[in-house]
Amino acid sequence: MIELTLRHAFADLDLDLAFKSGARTLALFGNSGAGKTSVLNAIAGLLAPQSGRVAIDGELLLDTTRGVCVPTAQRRIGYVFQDGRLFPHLSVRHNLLYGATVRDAAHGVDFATIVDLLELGALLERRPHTLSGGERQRVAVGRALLSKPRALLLDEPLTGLHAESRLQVLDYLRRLKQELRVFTVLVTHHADEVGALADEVVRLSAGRIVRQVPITEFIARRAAFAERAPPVG
Ligand SMILES: Nc1ncnc2c1ncn2[C@@H]1O[C@H](COP(=O)(O)OP(=O)(O)OP(=O)(O)O)[C@@H](O)[C@H]1O
Repeated sequence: MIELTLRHAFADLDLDLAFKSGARTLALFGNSGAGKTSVLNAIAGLLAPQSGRVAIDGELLLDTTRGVCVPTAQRRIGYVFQDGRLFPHLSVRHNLLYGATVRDAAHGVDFATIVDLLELGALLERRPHTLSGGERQRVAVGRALLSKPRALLLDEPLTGLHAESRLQVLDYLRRLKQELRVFTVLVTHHADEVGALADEVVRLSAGRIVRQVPITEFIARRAAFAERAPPVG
């Protein structure tokens, strides 16, 4: 369960939103500039909002009214960026182990499981620059999961991949969702990714929430939801 309230005025955008969700995979969906990445950043502790509250499974990560702001490194958040951001000087194995060594191994998945689920075995000794975009994203997802995160944040994880890799990585993400049950927030502006992965959808527009619906409603009314959702209120 995530509970999030966020107010922050950027020069060009006022973020003002609140949602609660018990979904296992929650999609933040909306046009460019809607504020999706800023929400992820607030969850991860990379944005210190002017006011806000973030709690995941009852654990308070941020509460500006009570002066609570858990440091990023202690939030147990796995963040996968659009461009992967692997360590270029480390092999795939050591990129993955970097995630694993940050946390103890008392809970969550182990190295072998992740290598197996993401089919990384043949890539372990390679350096990131020798991998395809899709392979790099698989490693980035694996590294994030090995940090035993309380939440996995995926920011446009498939953008920039060519069509075939995109479908392949989408399949891996689907498999991980079934096997690992990690709470995930997916940011995308692609409705097909939402349909394939999410259980619930929050649609953002210009820093506000315009809809929050279960995935069944999103799929049934996808065109209207995506293109003509009027602002609430
Ligand atoms: N660090 C920042 N400094 C100033 N303004 C910012 C900053 N981060 C975000 N913004 C403002 O917030 C807006 C939304 O940014 P954000 O990255 O959250 O949107 P997004 O929905 O993820 O967009 P995209 O899909 O293009 O990644 C930006 O267009 C900008 O106006």
